[in-house]
Amino acid sequence: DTAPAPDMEGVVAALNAAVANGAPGAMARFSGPDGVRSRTVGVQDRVNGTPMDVRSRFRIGSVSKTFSTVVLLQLVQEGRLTLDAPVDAYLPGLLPDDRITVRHLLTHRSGLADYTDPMFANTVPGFESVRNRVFTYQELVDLSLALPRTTEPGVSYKYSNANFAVVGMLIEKLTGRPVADAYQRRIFKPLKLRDTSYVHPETRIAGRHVRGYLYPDAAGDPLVDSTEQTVSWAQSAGAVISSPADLNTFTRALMRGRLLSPAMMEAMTTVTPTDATGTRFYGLGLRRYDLSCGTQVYGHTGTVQGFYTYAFSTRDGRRSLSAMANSSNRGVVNTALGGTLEAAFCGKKPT
Ligand SMILES: C[C@@H](NC(=O)[C@@H](C)NC(=O)CCCC[C@H](NC(=O)C[NH3+])C(=O)[O-])C(=O)O
Repeated sequence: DTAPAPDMEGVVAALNAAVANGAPGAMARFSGPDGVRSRTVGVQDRVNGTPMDVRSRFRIGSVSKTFSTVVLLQLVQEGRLTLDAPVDAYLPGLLPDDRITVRHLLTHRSGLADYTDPMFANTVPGFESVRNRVFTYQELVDLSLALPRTTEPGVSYKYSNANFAVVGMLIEKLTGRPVADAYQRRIFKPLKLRDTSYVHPETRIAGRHVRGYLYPDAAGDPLVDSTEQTVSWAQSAGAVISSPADLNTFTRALMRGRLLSPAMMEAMTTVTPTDATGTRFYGLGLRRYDLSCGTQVYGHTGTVQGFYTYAFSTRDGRRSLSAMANSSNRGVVNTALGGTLEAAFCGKKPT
């Protein structure tokens, strides 16, 4: 394997930078041909000072979108729906434009507005107003439809949580069961992800877990412990709980074809640019980052109150990194944490 060994000093430097920029703690777990390397810095509980523990569970935010996509693409493989059919064929009357297809949802090209933008315009009041609320998928879709569309269907990439609220509705309509059952039967159980769960609308994280801290918008205001919440504002767009090891297992298994057929993996990893940098792309519920050493990594990022997550793997599934910092609404922390990818997958910079 010509892959460079992970630069674990570089990973630690990125974790330290996340903490130096305001996260109480951070951690990363790399799994590769030479085994597993884990690093933790800081604390998972800033009140009792419990050190960050790589075995701990946390909220993975939008990494949940990749789990939801796997379930929906398995349903496509089973002939239950087709990617280029209008959503209207399966959820008649839900959306006001029957040109919006299933594929548009998974590629964020539907034009459905992201209701979290107004919902969290004022970060802490917005969070406090929803942290114990339970929404139906229909209510989330209605919040989106109350806002102007962001693009004609299929024309451009416009990230929106609304797309994955509709994905959750599709899964429940086609399986006749709660989305939690599909995650459990199709992913958590087969891959033995013992630290991974979908417990919406339960607000607690069971077992050993990280506490998350939300930065207020106003400098100097106190951090908010945002650990307990329903995440009902996100559900199939962001409510999965997992751990570093389980995220390594999930991204590796996905890339190795344990969950979807080669043809479906080809579809999932067919990407379009999400920005002008030429290094950030989106496929079907999946991000691709092109790193400075030429390595392309596939996975997803996550932002939920109190938690930043990165979960990526190489296309051959031989190398995987998961990283988490327990703070949010703090862009410099998220950027610092992202530095773990270059260190882990590109190795030590040639001096
Ligand atoms: C970006 C990320 N998306 C996600 O993980 C989804 C589930 N999260 C969001 O859309 C952010 C909601 C607000 C977070 C809050 N921010 C604010 O409230 C800002 N006013 C916070 O930072 O905790 C992804 O796809 O990679």
